[in-house]
Amino acid sequence: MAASFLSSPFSHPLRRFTLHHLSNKPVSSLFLCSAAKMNGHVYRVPALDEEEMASVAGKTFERYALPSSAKRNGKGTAILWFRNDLRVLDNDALYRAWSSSDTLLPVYCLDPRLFQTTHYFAFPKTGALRGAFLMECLADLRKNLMRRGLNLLIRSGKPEDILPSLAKDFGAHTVLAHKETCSEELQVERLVDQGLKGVGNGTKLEFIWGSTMYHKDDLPFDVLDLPDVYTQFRKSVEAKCRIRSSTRIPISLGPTPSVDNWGDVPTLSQLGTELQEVTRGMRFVGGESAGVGRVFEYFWKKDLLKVYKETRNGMLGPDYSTKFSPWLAFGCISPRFIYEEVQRYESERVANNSTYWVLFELIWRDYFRFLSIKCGNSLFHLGGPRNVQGEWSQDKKLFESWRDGKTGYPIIDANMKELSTTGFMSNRGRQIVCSFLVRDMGLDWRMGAEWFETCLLDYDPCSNYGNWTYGAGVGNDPREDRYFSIPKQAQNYDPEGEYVAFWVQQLRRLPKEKRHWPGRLMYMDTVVPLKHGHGGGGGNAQTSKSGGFRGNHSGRRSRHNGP
Ligand SMILES: Cc1cc2nc3c(=O)[nH]c(=O)nc-3n(C[C@H](O)[C@H](O)[C@H](O)COP(=O)(O)OP(=O)(O)OC[C@H]3O[C@@H](n4cnc5c(N)ncnc54)[C@H](O)[C@@H]3O)c2cc1C
Ligand SMILES: Nc1ncnc2c1ncn2[C@@H]1O[C@H](COP(=O)(O)OP(=O)(O)OP(=O)(O)O)[C@@H](O)[C@H]1O
Repeated sequence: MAASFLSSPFSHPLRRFTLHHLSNKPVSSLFLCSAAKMNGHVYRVPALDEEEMASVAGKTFERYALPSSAKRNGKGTAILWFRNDLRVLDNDALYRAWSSSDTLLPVYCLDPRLFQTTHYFAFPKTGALRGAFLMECLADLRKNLMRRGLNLLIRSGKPEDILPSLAKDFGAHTVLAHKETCSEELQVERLVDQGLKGVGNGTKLEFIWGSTMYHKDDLPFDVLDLPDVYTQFRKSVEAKCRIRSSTRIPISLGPTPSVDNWGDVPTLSQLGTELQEVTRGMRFVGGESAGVGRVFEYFWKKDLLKVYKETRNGMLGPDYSTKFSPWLAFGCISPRFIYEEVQRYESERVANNSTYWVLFELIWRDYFRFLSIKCGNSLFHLGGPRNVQGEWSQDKKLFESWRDGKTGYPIIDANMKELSTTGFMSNRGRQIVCSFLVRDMGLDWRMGAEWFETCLLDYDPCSNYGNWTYGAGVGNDPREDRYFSIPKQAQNYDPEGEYVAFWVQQLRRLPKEKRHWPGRLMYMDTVVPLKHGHGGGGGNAQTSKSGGFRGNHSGRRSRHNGP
């Protein structure tokens, strides 16, 4: 690991990871979102109440259930190791574990490594909001498994310690899990394998592919020959592959072996994290029921799928885009399930460019996941998959102004405040703040990527580092090299200044045309001048001593055909 000049974590309110800040709130209290707040500035996503969410989930489970005549023909005990697949619907590992056994033990290991620090810059590996989302996912998974005659064993510790010991105690013939692709997860897979071999009772470890819309085995090329250009990949899979139907799961999955203590869903304080309440913006509800509820809400209840392509570049509020990403990242919903719901919508309501475009975006998600196999660790390295050489700054002050939303550019500051307050930022916002960090501030892109890793509810190593390497111009496709002009982006995507005024309160009293360029007296100095475009409309643009990126690429303007 590279020595980090930032070996001590930056001071920031999100870094509340000490055991003496204990909060005793039970996980159930995390589900509460008062009506008063919803009417004010917090939007629950999905906006369904608990009753409607349970009813929608129940109906969806029935729609995607295997007929009750389906029989399992396995013997003995199988262990199902849940990872980033916290769902019942369309869960191939769950189906395999059920059908290959007569007793099934579902397990989740709360790996302490998830709550340590990021690789280079020692930020919290999992921020408080994502930690809370995960706990909600576990509570909901347990509930949904119990409805089917199972339960979820929750243990704190490393999978390589927990799983071999369970395999021994329960005499399991197989441990089944979904396959991951990045080196941290692959290392855990290797350790679990070694641990199981060490036990010596012949327990097999079986991995199943299940995170993408197109199955890895159905690709028309070896994954190591993945095209470097997204469009080639998309055209090739669209022409030559079929998306498999989602796997139907029986209504009853029991029995489980008898277990003395199934373990509680931990409180955040037990994870060494303090509860962070969402005080503004979107408050996402974790779990499969909420994920299925959001699909129902966005497609069927609000009928928004048919306008997705026109609205998807928005930044304010829950409905300009699907907001499926947090549930996809934890595997609470599968892309194949979304695909089937799109098809159903197209046959029952309307098929148009918008209904297709959600699939187009999900193909980007697939692409980055397959790319992580092809690129390996180069995805995380400074030079990226193309090993681009360049000089980058790691100026701490500049970085902190970006992180804390104090750059003097309202559109950057608003997006960064949204990220730390809610754990979410729009795709448009992510592209703008990424370009600003890399091109205008000249900072090492990994600082931004690791801060996203801390904060994002939908953090996924493949999509996060894949998009950052593209944004930094070090991705595998040399043509993806973009500069986002701040004035243009502000004008095109927030023309009335509503978004910036929502997140930067003092801008609210300014006339709309001034909100993006308030100047130092009404707002603050800008921390760096812009490389292209005007540098602050009255603000005092200072020159950064840390310098910009001086790599061997051109910094061309965005071509807007990327993700
Ligand atoms: C710098 C940067 C970092 C990002 N980090 C992540 C990340 O860690 N996790 C993550 O899920 N997405 C990441 N994205 C991609 C994208 O911004 C989010 O997926 C999207 O904003 C989520 O909102 P949504 O579900 O409403 O998206 P929608 O616009 O409704 O799209 C539907 C789905 O398509 C997929 N998708 C859309 N755009 C992309 C994309 N560019 N790359 C991969 N998948 C995409 C997502 O699964 C998304 O849920 C990142 C983008 C950038 C520019
Ligand atoms: N799931 C993941 N999330 C975040 N980062 C990941 C994940 N999986 C792998 N990585 C990153 O992959 C990289 C591992 O690469 P590598 O083994 O080359 O590291 P290293 O040799 O320690 O790197 P360097 O020599 O640059 O310090 C690390 O940056 C690690 O954090």
